[in-house]
Formats: sequence, structure tokens, C-alpha cells
Amino acid sequence: MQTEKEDEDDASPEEYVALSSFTGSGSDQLSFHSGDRLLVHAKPSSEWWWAELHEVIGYVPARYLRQDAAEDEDDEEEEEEEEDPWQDEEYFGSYGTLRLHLEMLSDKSRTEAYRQVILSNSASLRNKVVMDLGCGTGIISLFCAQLAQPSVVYAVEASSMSEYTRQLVKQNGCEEVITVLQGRAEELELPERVDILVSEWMGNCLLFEFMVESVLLARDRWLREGGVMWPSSAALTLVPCQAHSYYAEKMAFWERPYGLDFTPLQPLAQQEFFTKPKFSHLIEPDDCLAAPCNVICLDMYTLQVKDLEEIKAQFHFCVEKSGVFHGFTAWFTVHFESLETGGAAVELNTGPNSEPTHWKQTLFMLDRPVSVYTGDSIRGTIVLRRNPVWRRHMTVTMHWNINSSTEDTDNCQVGTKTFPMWR
Ligand SMILES: N=C(N)NCC[C@H]1O[C@@H](n2cnc3c(N)ncnc32)[C@H](O)[C@@H]1O
Repeated sequence: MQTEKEDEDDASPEEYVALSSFTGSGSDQLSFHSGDRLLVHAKPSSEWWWAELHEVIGYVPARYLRQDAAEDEDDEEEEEEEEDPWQDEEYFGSYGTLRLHLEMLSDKSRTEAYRQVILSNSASLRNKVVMDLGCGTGIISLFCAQLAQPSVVYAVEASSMSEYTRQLVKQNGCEEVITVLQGRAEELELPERVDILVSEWMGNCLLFEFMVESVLLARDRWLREGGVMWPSSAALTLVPCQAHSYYAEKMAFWERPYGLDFTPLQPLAQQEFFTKPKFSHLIEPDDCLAAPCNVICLDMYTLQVKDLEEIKAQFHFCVEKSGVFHGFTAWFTVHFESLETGGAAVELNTGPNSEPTHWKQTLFMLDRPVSVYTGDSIRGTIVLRRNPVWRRHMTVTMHWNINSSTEDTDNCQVGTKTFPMWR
């Protein structure tokens, strides 16, 4: 009697299309290019399949492949939607309405930080050429024209908001200085290179949306030799934390609602509430179980687009107070170097010890909380893997080891979890 797998092996191979190129590592992984048609012979796991290309066989990452849907009109629309890995229509559509711009403009910490950058560099901005990448309503460009005397600011905005940005520039008498350009910054033609490339590109967990790719492409194409990037650097900070109220609200709730035992729903709750990261989480400083650590530091002058595919970092936390290890919380800080040598940098810190921002922090809940004690160590790695198909998405994988310091228990608890953001 054939096992299910043997059945599968005998099944005729299925044809799949590669949505993105993949370079295999190790002898048993098969490399391929975007558009290649592979024959999938077996699917031993959900993540790795056994496939063939030009008579060569090997393991391929399943998430890179899509079954070639039979051409029919119903799928045509879906196919078109699928063809855009940047989902630009939806993405720039969302920035064509006021909701997100109101949220960003209402974020005083964020907006005042950019204003402070312009104000504290106003003298050095005189006669400079500036690009404001992804200017939205144009607030940063308007700060430049209002607080300094640059020779020109190219306010670049891909969404339909740019029509209103033009009106705001006119309404505030800044047409002499600000030129609004609609389009993707990396595709635009400018009459000249720029001295300063300023952008507010940070997404949740720093990189979500991957607008940073556009900033790097624009840097390589339009920033003059010796020009300045604002932000100049970015850091992702991580900390092991307690999250008692969130855990109580989503998980403990099912223990005794109205005197009844609803615990059979807890696996569902874990799947529904703890599989993805929680954006806009507000962590209390007291929830931190250890000193936060800058796990990833990005230099905006040297960072390359290819570096964004996979960013890996190690961490080692020493538990400073006993408590419950519910998960990890992440946030970011960006720095704006001064245009004057030796001048003070401006910092925008989205962590729990700073004024809250609209990003707040990002909470990664473990499947099971673990009691930890002062002196325990939590070592591990964080890996940010960009989605090879959906280019604005990524996964965050945490591996951790908990080493207890108390002699009587030499327990070393190991864990790993991958969080999709969002695909
Ligand atoms: N997470 C953020 N800071 N998002 C801000 C995104 C703002 O920049 C705009 N934007 C994003 N990418 C681009 C791009 N490549 N070119 C021009 N505008 C862009 C977007 O329409 C919105 O107004």
C-alpha cells in the first residue's frame, strides 16, 4: 500500500512559474530565474519542494513559485493584480487620500523632528538643491522654503496627492523654491543632481513598505558626490518584554468567560492573534525585561538594495528583572547628521522612552509565555527576510535560547518563530 508521499511522488509533475529569481545554496538546492517553468515532482514540506529545471533536480523555495493558472477571463483581473509585486495601485491609492497624511502630520514627534533638522541646518541649506522623496502633502519641502533659503526643492510624490501638494505650495507662496513632481522618484528625470536627499520613508518595524529601496535608487541616481542623506542612518532596536494586558485580552480571556471554560478556543486565539506581529503596540518601559539592544544599524550612504533581501543579527539579553517573557518588541531610531562639521545630529526615536509616534512599537508574541528570572540570558538571532514576490512585505524570524542562571535548573529553553508582515 503506497504511503501518501509515495502517491504524491508517482503523481505526474506539475508545472509552476518562477515569480522571482533564486540562487540556491548547497548542492541540493536548484537555482532558477524569474519566469522559468519548473516541474514540481514532490512537496515534502510547505516551504521546500522537489523540482526539475532543464533536467536538473533540486529543492526550491515554494513561496517563489506560482502554478500557471489556466487563462480565463475571470482570472485575468486577478492575474493583473498579481502581476504587480509592488501593489502600487493599492499602495499609492492609499496615499492619495488624507487618512494616512493626517496620521503622519498629526504625529508631532515625527513632524517636529524633521522641522528641527531643517531649522538647525537652515544656514547651510542656503542655495542648496534638495529632493524631498515621497513628500506627501509637502510638509518637509514647505519647512525648507519657510525656514531656510535653498535654491530649489524637488518635492517628489507618486500618489495623486501631488496635485494638492502643488496647491499647498502655491497657497503658502513657495512656488519660487518648490517644484512638485508627480511620479516614482526612481523613475523621474531631474534637471540636476541634488545636494540633500531628505525623505520620511520609515515603515512599521523600520522596513515595512520597503520604500527604503526607492530612497537608495534615488540616492544612487540623483545624490551628488558628497551629498547628504536625511536620515543619515537608521537603527532597529529589540527587547524581550512582558505583555500582560495583551496576553490577558487575547488569550487568558478564554479561560473563564462568564464562568464557562472556553479554553478549546485558545489554539484558535494563538493562530489569529499571535501569528502576525502587532503593529502600533505601546510598550511600557517597565515591560522591558532587559536593556534594549540596537540589533540592526543601516548606513544610508553604503546600504545597497540587495542588502535588503535578508538582514540577520544576533542578540544577547541579560534579564534584569524576573517576569514573564511574552515576546519581543521592536522599534527604530533614525539620525540626521548636521550639514556643519561637528554640528549636533537630530534624532527621531520611536521607542518607549520617547514621545509616542504614530508608528508606536511592534510586538512579536511567542506562542507560549516563559517565566524568566534576573540573571537569565536570552540569546538568539533575528532575521528579516524580504518577500521575493510581494516586494513591500517581509517575514521576521526569531530564534532564542533562554539560559537560566539558577544552579538548580540547568534548563535551556530554545524557541523559534517566523512572523509574516504580512505575506
Ligand atoms: N512609511 C512612510 N513613511 N510612508 C510615506 C510614503 C509617502 O511617500 C510616497 N512614496 C512612496 N514611495 C515613493 C516613490 N518611490 N516615489 C515617490 N513617492 C513615493 C507615498 O505616496 C507617500 O506619500
